[in-house]
This record gives sequence, structure tokens and C-alpha cells, in this order.
Amino acid sequence: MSTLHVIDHPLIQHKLTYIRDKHTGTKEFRELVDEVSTLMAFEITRDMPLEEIEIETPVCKAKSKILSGKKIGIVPILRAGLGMVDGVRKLIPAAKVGHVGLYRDPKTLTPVEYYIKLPSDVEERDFIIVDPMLATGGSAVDAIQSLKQRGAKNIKFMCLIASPEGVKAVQRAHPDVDIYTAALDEKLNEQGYIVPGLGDAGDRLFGTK
Ligand SMILES: O=P(O)(O)OC[C@H]1O[C@H](OP(=O)(O)OP(=O)(O)O)[C@H](O)[C@@H]1O
Ligand SMILES: O=c1cc[nH]c(=O)[nH]1
Ligand SMILES: [Mg+2]
Repeated sequence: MSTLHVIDHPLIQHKLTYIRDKHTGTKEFRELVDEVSTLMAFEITRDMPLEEIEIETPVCKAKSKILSGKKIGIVPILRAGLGMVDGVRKLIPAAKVGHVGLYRDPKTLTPVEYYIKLPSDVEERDFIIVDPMLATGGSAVDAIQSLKQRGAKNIKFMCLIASPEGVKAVQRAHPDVDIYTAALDEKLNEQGYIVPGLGDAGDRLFGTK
């Protein structure tokens, strides 16, 4: 069974409060999502492999550690996932970025895939799929499936807010994929929105409402 990591560092909780607040405007919302994504990336990269090299400090020769060059791919689920890419990339600048285009049909709540483009060396990379909201889980399950079909073997899913239903759906369909979230909320409402959540992440990021 995959692990659910709730990254509830005080800085993340503080920023998430203003992300949730309906009085927060588009510019500040975007900046806060970017900042929280960077803070979460710090935790999601905790298990990155290291290797020891020899260097010379001004004082003496020393053995010291560097990242052992694991290839990473960041894949936002369009549109809202785009708001998290730059925040993660600040910490992993060598990562390549793929895209999965999905929208949730407002009536059936099932995901409709309209675009996919991944780095050519899919099989050699570890992937971090990013999307602010894990609601019914349909979009995440579908995006993970699309990456696996194209050869991805090691995938993590990162969101800002998850619902218990979404976590269950991902764990059932993809027990090998760990989920990283800043908050686990209470439930979904009848329209499939997370309660209390933050509303429509795509609309709030891009000012489309
Ligand atoms: O877990 P689910 O029930 O699938 O819902 C979550 C999805 O809904 C939102 O996208 P939306 O469909 O609103 O598309 P958008 O990002 O283009 O606004 C969100 O960004 C997720 O991708
Ligand atoms: O609460 C939700 C659920 C799905 N998509 C969103 O943007 N927000
Ligand atoms: Mg949306």
C-alpha cells in the first residue's frame, strides 16, 4: 500500500490558510501556491540518492556528498498543476517537465484526457505528478495510468489538498504511488468539490471566474 505523507510544516499551514481564503486575489494565490510547492519539494526529495566524492576545502581534503544524478520528471496535470511546476523546479532545476491535459467533466466528474507530452526517456526517470487538488481521484488515477502506459516506473503524486475519497482511489488503483499533500480535508460535496478546500484551483490560479 502506498504511503500518504501529510506535510504539515508550520510555514506550509500558514500559507495554505491564505490559499484557502476566498478573499485572496489571483496574484497572491499564485505566489503562495508557488511557495508551498517549493516547501513541499524539500520534503518530497528527502529520499534522493547521494554519492560521496572527494573535495578539497581551504583546510584539508574531505569526503562529501552530492546528489547521484537521478533523473527527475515533473508532470503537471493541466491546467491547475501548472501553478506548482516552477516551485518544484526551483529545487530540482535539472528536472524535465512533461504535461498531461485533463479536465473533469462537470456532470459525470470523470476525467477527459486531451493532451500528453512526456520527456523521451520516460523509462529512466522518476516522476512527480503535480496537481493542487485530489478530489474524487479520477484525474490523478488517470494521469498515473497514462504515465505507466508510456513506461514510467517510479511515480510520486503531490497535491496541496486531498480528500479521503481521492486518497483511497489512488491507493486502490496505484498502490505503488506515494501521495504527498499539505492537507487532508474532510470530504467532498455533491459537486465533487473538496470541503473546506479552496474552491476551483484552476480558476483561482488563472483568474477565469
Ligand atoms: O480528483 P478529481 O475529482 O479528478 O478532481 C481534481 C481535478 O479537478 C481540477 O481540475 P479541473 O477539471 O477543474 O481542470 P482545470 O485544472 O483545467 O481547471 C484539479 O486541478 C484536478 O485536476
Ligand atoms: O475542490 C476542488 C475539486 C476539484 N477541482 C478543484 O479545483 N477543486
Ligand atoms: Mg478547474
